[in-house]
Amino acid sequence: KGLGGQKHQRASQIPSQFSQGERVAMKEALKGAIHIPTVSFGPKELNTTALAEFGEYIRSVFPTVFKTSFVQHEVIGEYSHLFTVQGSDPSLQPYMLLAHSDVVPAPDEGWEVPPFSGLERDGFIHGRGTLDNKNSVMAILQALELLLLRNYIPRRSFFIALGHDEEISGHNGAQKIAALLQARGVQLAFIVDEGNFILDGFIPNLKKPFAIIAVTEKGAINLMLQVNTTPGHSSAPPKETSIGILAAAVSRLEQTPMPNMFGSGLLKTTLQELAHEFPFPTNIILSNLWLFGPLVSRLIERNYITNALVRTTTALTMFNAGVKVNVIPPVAQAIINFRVDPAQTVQEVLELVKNIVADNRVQFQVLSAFDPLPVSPSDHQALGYQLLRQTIRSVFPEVNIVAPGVCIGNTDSRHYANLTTGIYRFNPLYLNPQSFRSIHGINEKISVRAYETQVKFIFEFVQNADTDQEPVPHLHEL
Ligand SMILES: CCCCCCCC/C=C\CCCCCCCC(=O)N[C@@H](CCCCN)C(=O)O
Ligand SMILES: [Zn+2]
Ligand SMILES: [Zn+2]
Repeated sequence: KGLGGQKHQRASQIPSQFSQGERVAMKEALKGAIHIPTVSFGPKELNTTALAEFGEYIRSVFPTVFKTSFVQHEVIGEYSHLFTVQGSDPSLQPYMLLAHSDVVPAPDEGWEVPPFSGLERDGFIHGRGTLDNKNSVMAILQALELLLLRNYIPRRSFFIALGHDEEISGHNGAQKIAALLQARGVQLAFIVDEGNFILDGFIPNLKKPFAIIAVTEKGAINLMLQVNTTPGHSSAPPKETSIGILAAAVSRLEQTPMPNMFGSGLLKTTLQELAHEFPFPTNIILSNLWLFGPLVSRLIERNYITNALVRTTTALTMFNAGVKVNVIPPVAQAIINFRVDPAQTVQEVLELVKNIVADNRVQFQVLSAFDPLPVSPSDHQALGYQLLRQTIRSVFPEVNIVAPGVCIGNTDSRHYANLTTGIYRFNPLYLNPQSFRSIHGINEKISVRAYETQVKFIFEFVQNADTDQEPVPHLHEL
C-alpha cells in the first residue's frame, strides 16, 4: 500500500547519519531551548522576554537556516516564525511543518529536576517542552540545518510555521500566519503538526507499539456556569446558597458522562486495523465489532485515557465563589472544559448540558467553542498520510501498524483548515501512559536517542516529500 514507484524521486537520498559532533550539538541545542521559559500563563499573559530570547536563540544555533538564500524567514505576531523554503520545482504543491515554542506553566513542585533546567540525566533531557513541543520546533530546524549543510536543495517547496501562543489558542501566532498565507493565495498539499504518537502500553494485552496519525481532532467548549443569590449574614443561611446550587449542578455533570459514541467514528477503523496484532481471543473480538462492539466500547470507557476516544469529555477545571467567611456568597462561578467527540457538535453538547443541569437558577455562558475538525483523507491517494507512513516504516521498522485516529487535544493546525484538506497530527516519538501524563504534568522528558530519531525522521521526511508522484492506488501490499 502507499506511494507509487520511486522512479520520479530524487536519484539518491542524503543518508540520515549524523557524526558524533552533530549528535552532541543537536542535544545541546534542545537543552538550551528548554532553558528558556517561554510560558503561556493565560489568555493574554505570555513571557514575552523569553519568547524574544527564543527568537535570538534559534538564530544562533541554526545559522545555516538563517543565511541560506532560498530560505526566507519572517517574524509574525511579534514572536512566531514563518520559514519559506523555496523548492526547485514550482509544479509541486508546497506543504507545511508546524510546531509551537510556548509551553504551559511548570511550578517546581513534584519535578525530579527543575522544569526549565534542560538537564540531562540517565540518557534523558528533562524539562517542560521536551515533548510538547520544543522537541518538534528544534528537530524541524535541526533537520533543515543538517540538510542544508549537506547542500540539499528541495524540489518541493515547504513552509515551517512555529507558533508562539498555541497553548492559549494561537490567535496571534498560527491564526495570523494562516491569514497571511491565505492572503498570498497559498494552498498546501498537506500539513504535519503535533498531536499523536507511536503508542506503547495504552491497550492491555497489546505488547506491540503502533503509530496513530491523527486525521481529525476533537472540538472544545469552555463553558462558564454561574449562580447568583442574595447575599446576607451567614448566621441565618438560606436553605441553598449559590455555592451549593452550583456545586450540585457541576457534580451532576461530572456524574453524567456524555454519551458513548463508539461506532460512529474512526476508532472502530483504528481497532479493526490493530485486530490481528492481538492474541486470541482479542483478535477475534476486534475483527467482529458488528457483534462485540458493545462489549469493546464498555472496556474502552473504563480507562480514563481511552475513555476520551469514545465520548465528549467533561472536565471541571475552575471554581470560584465566596467573599468572606461569614457572608452568604452572592455569586458562584465554575468553568467546564469539554472536548467534543467528532461525532457530535458544540450545539448538541450544549443541549445535553442544559438537560443534565436542569436548574434554571444556573446561567450558562460559552467563553469559547469550536466544532471537531474535518477528517483528513488517509487513503492511498493521500500524499501527506502516505509520506508519513512511508517514513515511519523506514525509521521505525519495528512498528507494523500505522492507522488513522483522533487527536484528543487541540493543535495550532486547526487554524489552517482553509489552506488544505490534509492535516496530519503526528510526532515521531514513542509515548507510553506515563509520558502521556507528563505532558502538561510533571517530569516531562525525552530520551536523547528519541530526540535524535525525531531529527532523523524529519530529515528523511523532507527528502521523501520531494517525490513528484501522486500516491497511486494499490491492490496489494508492496
Ligand atoms: C486505540 C488508541 C489508544 C489511544 C490512546 C490515546 C493516547 C493519546 C495520545 C496522545 C494525545 C496527546 C495530545 C497532545 C496534543 C496536545 C496539544 C495541546 O496541549 N493542546 C492544548 C491547546 C490549548 C488551546 C487553548 N484552548 C489543549 O488541547 O489543551
Ligand atoms: Zn502542544
Ligand atoms: Zn500543550
